[in-house]
Amino acid sequence: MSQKVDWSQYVDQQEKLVTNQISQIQVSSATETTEEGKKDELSPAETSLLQKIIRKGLVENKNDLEIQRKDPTSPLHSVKTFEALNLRPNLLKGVYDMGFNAPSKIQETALPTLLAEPPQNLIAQSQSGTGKTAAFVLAMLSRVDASKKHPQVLCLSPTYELAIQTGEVAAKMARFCPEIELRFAVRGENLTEGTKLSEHVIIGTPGKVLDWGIKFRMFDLSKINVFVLDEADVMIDTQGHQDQCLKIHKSLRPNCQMMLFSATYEQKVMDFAEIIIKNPLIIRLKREEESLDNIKQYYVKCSNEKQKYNAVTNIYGTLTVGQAIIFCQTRKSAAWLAEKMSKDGHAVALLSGELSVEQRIAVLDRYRSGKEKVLITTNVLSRGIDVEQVTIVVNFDLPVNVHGDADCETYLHRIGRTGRFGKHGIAINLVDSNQSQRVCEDIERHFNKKIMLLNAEDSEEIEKIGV
Ligand SMILES: Nc1ncnc2c1ncn2[C@@H]1O[C@H](COP(=O)(O)OP(=O)(O)OP(=O)(O)O)[C@@H](O)[C@H]1O
Repeated sequence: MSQKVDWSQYVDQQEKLVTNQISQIQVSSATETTEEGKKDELSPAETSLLQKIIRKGLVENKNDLEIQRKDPTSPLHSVKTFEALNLRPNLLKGVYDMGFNAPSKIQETALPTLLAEPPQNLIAQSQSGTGKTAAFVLAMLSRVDASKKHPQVLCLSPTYELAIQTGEVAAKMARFCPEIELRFAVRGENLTEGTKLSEHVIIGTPGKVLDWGIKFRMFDLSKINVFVLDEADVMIDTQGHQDQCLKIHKSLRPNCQMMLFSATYEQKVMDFAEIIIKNPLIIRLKREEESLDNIKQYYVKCSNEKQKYNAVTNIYGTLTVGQAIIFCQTRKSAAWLAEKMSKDGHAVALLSGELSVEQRIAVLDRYRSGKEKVLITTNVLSRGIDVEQVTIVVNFDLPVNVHGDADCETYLHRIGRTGRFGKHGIAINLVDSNQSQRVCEDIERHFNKKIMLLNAEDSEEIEKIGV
């Protein structure tokens, strides 16, 4: 019996339902399969209703992802399948188990090179949230020889949170490969002197890896076959990280495979990377490709701190969909904002470098699980952190370097906390002085992407930009 779906009723019902129930609806072909297997075409009115649901973001928009995959200019574009990448069957199973159906552009481009024999070095750039972590984690796991009980793969991340997140991705992907063992080398992981590590994969921050690898000789850096630098530009360009990474790099054997990944590379960093990495294959983006079209960028004009605060609370009150991250330039300003918002009855979380590592992970876990909708933080979380539901990033303070000039790289990483893997996102910049106005204009010019004016006192206007 063919039964047509009443989409108008359906829309009303669905608006009341939770998103995950709705995501089960097949919208990709705008048709509904009947019991006889025939397809019932939807009328134009029904299709438009469906589109309304899609626009409202009530349905997880599979169709949108598929459209992006077919667009050769999209970073999610892919022509290959994961099968075509010749992964180990149990790794492939892990990839599918994570819900990944097809590789993104960076995955399909980088993986054949990373898995080829002889191993090839790679310096890769791809936009935020386009699957770089998954790409290098897959390559890392593929290279493990589990019969050898010593560290063979080393991955360095700039922060504790990022190292933990990468380790979690690796653990998920290796779910069906119990023979592969992982070890975190981060603050708080303490080993007694004389310990010899037997795990195959080490994921950590440079300081701890240096201690374990060089100071205490808990593993042999010359036996590492694969060395990954995540957020490579910051690892190379930041004084403390650079010294540590270079010391580790010097202890690796000459034919160790090197992989560098980031969403941004300043030219001077790229030049330096090319000196330390032998014959790398380089995947680079053009400047205009660096910022993503699925993240709409706005600025709000404010005349002082108080107006900035009002703008945040107006935006927060109006746009309740998803979650938000608010970036401040200093720990002090983050703490001030968090306290003020909490006092005014908003449920916000604060994460800055002064918290202990346990506190930082606890805050992030609570935020990930949706206990708080708003996270106030500093640049410590600007890179790599992957929380799918983040729909808005607010720059309470625009990112600037020590000279007070626009820090375009940090800006791109910050706004990349939203719009993960093709989702829609909004970035809102609060501008409260001539200097911050100039910074905002410099960022706009740098990426050649419009940052539109938004009136934060007009709730209708705010609602209109909603994702
Ligand atoms: N092939 C895929 N199919 C579907 N989802 C994917 C795929 N690859 C990665 N993802 C998901 O996309 C999101 C972003 O991926 P990932 O964190 O690897 O991006 P990234 O490029 O490393 O981002 P950043 O520049 O912020 O570090 C993650 O939630 C990840 O699980």
